[in-house]
Amino acid sequence: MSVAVLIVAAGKGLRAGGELPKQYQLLGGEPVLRRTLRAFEEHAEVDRIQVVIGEGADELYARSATGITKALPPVPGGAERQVSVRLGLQALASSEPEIVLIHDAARPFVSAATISRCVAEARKNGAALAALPLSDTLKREGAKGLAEETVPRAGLWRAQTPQAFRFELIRELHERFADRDDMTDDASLAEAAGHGVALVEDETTNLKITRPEDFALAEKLLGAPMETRTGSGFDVHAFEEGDHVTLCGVMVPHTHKLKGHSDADVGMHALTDAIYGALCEGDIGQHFPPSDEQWRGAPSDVFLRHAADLVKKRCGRIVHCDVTIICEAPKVGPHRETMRGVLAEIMGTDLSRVSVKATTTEALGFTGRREGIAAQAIATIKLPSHG
Ligand SMILES: Nc1ccn([C@@H]2O[C@H](COP(=O)(O)OP(=O)(O)OP(=O)(O)O)[C@@H](O)[C@H]2O)c(=O)n1
Ligand SMILES: C[C@](O)(CO)[C@H](O)COP(=O)(O)O
Repeated sequence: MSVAVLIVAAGKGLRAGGELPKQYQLLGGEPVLRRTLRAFEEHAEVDRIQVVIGEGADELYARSATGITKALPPVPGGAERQVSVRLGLQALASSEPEIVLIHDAARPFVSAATISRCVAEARKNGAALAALPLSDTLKREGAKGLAEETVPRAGLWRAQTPQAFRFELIRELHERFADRDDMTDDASLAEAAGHGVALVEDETTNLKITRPEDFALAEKLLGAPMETRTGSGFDVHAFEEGDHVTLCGVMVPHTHKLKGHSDADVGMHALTDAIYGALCEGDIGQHFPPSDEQWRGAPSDVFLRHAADLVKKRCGRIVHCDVTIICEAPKVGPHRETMRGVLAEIMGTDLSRVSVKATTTEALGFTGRREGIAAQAIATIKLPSHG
């Protein structure tokens, strides 16, 4: 299930000014492109990176790509972004990736969470884009440069990158629409072909360096102090008659099921509460009251996704989490890796940051008497520090 990244870096960066195209200018002492490349180099799901570069930029590129092991030899781009994307896709075609993420070199702050969520949505839906819902009131400029109309903003999003697609889909679309010059992003091609594109809510920090002032903003973001927060969660559910339990999103056959208002996924509940704890945002019961009928039998990924989204909305990230499931049976070991994968996907976090463990209580206490299952979790997050 290979995932390739196509980074378009063949623009001239005219609006940004400077002696070099913006992707080669320094940001925090490093070329912008190097930071962008590193975001994908460090992402476990990405296995190769194709960069499209401008004429005469080989040396600048080589300096930016030193030590980037996933990078394929760069290929030349075209006069428009769309042409550069098409040429990059042609270069990737022989290696037949399943999914391709198309990303602007000028967006160095793309997060691992956004990358993971775009890949997951593209696998499900064929096409996905990182985007932000509008938060400002929109005005249409009329004659004499005066605001003349307020445009309703409901349902409007700002498109960002990465934009992720099943490779064959986007490759065919870029060939089909090669003579169109009105497409400013790749999702537009899918839309024009009648293929809906999943919206993946992105972070405001994933800005595109476009104008000179964006460099100052980007430098500020780099210097923004982050603080580390830790939260803990604990949950217990009793057994009742049944034939399976749901633990960390995985259905595990068992002699009983767990009793609860939702699907009683004790591991996922503990983890959700750990994240709420790190955010000082209460607990599951506060966000999803058991008295509310709409959560009866609800799959617990709804809760975990909500907690992870709160981290993202505050421009934070989940650094690490560790869930311990406490029971005599069923055995967790055979399902541990699947559980890690499920949790990582829901949180939009790299697999290497998610741990699931299990223990017994040596036949002591209520778990020892096989009356139910307990789980505890710790989550560590980074949040921008507001002093
Ligand atoms: N012919 C082009 C034009 C753009 N891009 C890339 O597309 C991304 C988004 O484009 P934009 O921000 O508009 O970059 P530039 O075209 O370089 O900027 P400008 O329009 O100010 O010259 C950038 O990473 C840019 O390098 C590209 O690969 N090929
Ligand atoms: C692809 C893009 O970054 C999505 O916002 C954007 O459309 C690029 O636009 P530009 O005109 O090439 O800056």
